[in-house]
Amino acid sequence: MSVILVINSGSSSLKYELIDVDAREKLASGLIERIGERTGRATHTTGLPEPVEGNELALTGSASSSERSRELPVRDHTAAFQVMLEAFAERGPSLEEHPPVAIGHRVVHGGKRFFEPTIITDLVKINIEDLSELAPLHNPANLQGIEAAQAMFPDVPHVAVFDTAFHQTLPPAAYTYAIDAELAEKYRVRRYGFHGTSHKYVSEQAAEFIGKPVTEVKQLVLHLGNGASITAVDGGRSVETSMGLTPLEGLVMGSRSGDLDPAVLFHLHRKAGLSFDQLDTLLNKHSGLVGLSGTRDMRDVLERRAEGDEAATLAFDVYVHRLKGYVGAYSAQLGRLDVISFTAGVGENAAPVRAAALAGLERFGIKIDEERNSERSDETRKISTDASEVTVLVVPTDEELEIARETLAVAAPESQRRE
Ligand SMILES: Nc1ncnc2c1ncn2[C@@H]1O[C@H](COP(=O)(O)OP(=O)(O)O)[C@@H](O)[C@H]1O
Ligand SMILES: CC(=O)OP(=O)(O)O
Ligand SMILES: [Mg+2]
Repeated sequence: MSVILVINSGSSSLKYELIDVDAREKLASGLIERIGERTGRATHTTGLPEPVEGNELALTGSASSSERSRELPVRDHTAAFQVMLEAFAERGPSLEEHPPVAIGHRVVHGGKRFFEPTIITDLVKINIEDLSELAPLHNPANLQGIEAAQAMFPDVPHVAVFDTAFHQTLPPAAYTYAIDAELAEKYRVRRYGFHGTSHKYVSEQAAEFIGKPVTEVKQLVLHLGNGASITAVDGGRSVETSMGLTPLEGLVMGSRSGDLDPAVLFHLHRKAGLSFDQLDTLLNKHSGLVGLSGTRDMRDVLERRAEGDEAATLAFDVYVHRLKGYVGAYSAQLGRLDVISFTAGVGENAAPVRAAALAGLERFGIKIDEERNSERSDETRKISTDASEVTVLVVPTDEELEIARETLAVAAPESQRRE
């Protein structure tokens, strides 16, 4: 038996999947989104597709799959966990009939302490909580998910899979901030990087798609969700990434500012009288797309931009301008570039963002095919022209599958799963 329940508590959502890793079957998946907003939405999908030999797991498109969505307010991640359990009870599959052998939890910040999947003990929880100050939107949500899941499933191992783990290979020149070295050491101030599970998974999928071993590929992964980050992956190792000490640095995000001159903070503190807690909230929750346009959802930004809305147009322009700058900078770091992959909510769905971020880069060997870019699909696909030196892909990320595999490997190693 190798059924794993994966809990991915994002900043504004809870995603879950029940996966039979050995049988390569996804038994159910769900998304509870807009947590904390006036109306949230819960979607639960079930399906028992036939496993396909040598193929990746597929949930959608199965004749026997069914999906149900409902609108309801969801206060926080504890409430979201209850909504998930109700969905399993009402729509199946029964958790009694498919009992998970372990629960895999996405945990965003693992600091320097956690660099591999880890069985969750009380001490591990204390450490995750300690790291909350470095990931205030995420670690508290992750912990709520862990607590709720442990109460529900007290007898199985719970495993934490950290967003930061994949970035342990960053070289010192990439992870060191140019500040007082002693202070930085004492307070563990350095770049950690996030979305590692996704960057790892997508970079491996991309290499497979172009038919090369990942060890031979130089690539960029653009993970554009609510949080957004870009990673340069050289031979399967993360060598540069845009998020830093916390998931605030780098790209423009749904509600986070990404990069700015640190002096903006001193200025707003001194002149506008904002406290550091207020500044923290400002940059994490009221900036990015929502700060510029009033909505943090790229779907709304695109719609309003199409209607000529000025604020939405500027928000879009700032978003892609930053992205393009990073593509250029990281290409220079890699020296040669084979593949660029777009992934996560915005990366997989927002064709105008992809087109604008890579527009005008023909002289750098990057050329998007407009028609390919505007097609929709749930599969990995190429969106560059055949003449483009750099292959540009859309790769659906699957953090849950990656977490399930890593969880099973730690909680129930293959040697113990013979009968
Ligand atoms: N069809 C779409 N077009 C444009 N943007 C989309 C679309 N679907 C989802 N998104 C964007 O993706 C974001 C969520 O991305 P996701 O990767 O699910 O986020 P999270 O960081 O919560 O895991 C939404 O806020 C929205 O901006
Ligand atoms: C680390 C991070 O930003 O995660 P998310 O995209 O889920 O908000
Ligand atoms: Mg995400």
